[in-house]
Amino acid sequence: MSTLQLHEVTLGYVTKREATLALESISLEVKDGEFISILGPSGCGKTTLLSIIAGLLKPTSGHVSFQSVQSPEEENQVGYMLQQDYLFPWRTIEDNIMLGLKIKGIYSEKTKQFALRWLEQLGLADKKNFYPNQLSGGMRQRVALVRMLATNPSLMLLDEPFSALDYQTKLKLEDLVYQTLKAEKKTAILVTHDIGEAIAMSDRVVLLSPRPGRIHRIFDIPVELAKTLPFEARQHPNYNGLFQMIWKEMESLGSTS
Ligand SMILES: Nc1ncnc2c1ncn2[C@@H]1O[C@H](COP(=O)(O)OP(=O)(O)OP(=O)(O)O)[C@@H](O)[C@H]1O
Repeated sequence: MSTLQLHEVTLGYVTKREATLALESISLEVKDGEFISILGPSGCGKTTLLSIIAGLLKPTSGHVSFQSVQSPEEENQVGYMLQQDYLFPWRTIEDNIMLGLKIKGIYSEKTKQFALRWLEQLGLADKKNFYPNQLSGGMRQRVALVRMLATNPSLMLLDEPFSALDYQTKLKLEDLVYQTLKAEKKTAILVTHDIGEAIAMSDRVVLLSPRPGRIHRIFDIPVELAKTLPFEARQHPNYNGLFQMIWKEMESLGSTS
């Protein structure tokens, strides 16, 4: 089993002008295959937390451990999906995806075929020779999803990946990402400002306090809701009550976003 563990993670940024305590004493365990959402007021340290989990930032104190079930030779621990797709405009969709494999140093005939299968599975096979500007925003985010899945990471970090999309595309992509990650039994951490999205996609919702971000409260999503596709989950009888509970809690923190 792979488990992500954060123990008393604290991070302070120090610049020439000031020191900012971004996160304080974050302890959290995320189990294999679990989907966690992080909610919290703007600037409370959500992206900082993902960067620490990804190993891009070292905590000032505390530690993070992640053990994967994959064997060391195919070990690729972390995949990132962001609000912007960061596709290179001068490369085709296929070349953009293969570049992701090359950057990670895992490009081979086997990984190329694996990536092409994902492209097909997510309905983009006929777009592989297109350039990013020939695709809609939703399609480009699907390409970003393929690029992440192609490297076969054990842990998926999703930093507001749907927030730049129109509402309908966002709801469709939420279902697709949820279905894909659940089918692959991937562990995922989603940063979002959307309470509904957090409820609809997750097993647990972690609410952070205003900066310095601390864990204010963790909401367990009832199993019957957590197992339902996000679009349907929003119509589940338990959804509204949970939404209001989290909304009120965020209001009590002095912010709704
Ligand atoms: N590189 C940096 N140097 C100094 N301070 C930083 C740096 N990156 C972030 N911060 C500060 O740390 C705090 C947390 O930032 P972070 O981006 O993690 O918050 P967030 O919750 O993701 O914000 P938002 O919801 O607005 O995206 C903020 O006060 C931010 O200004």
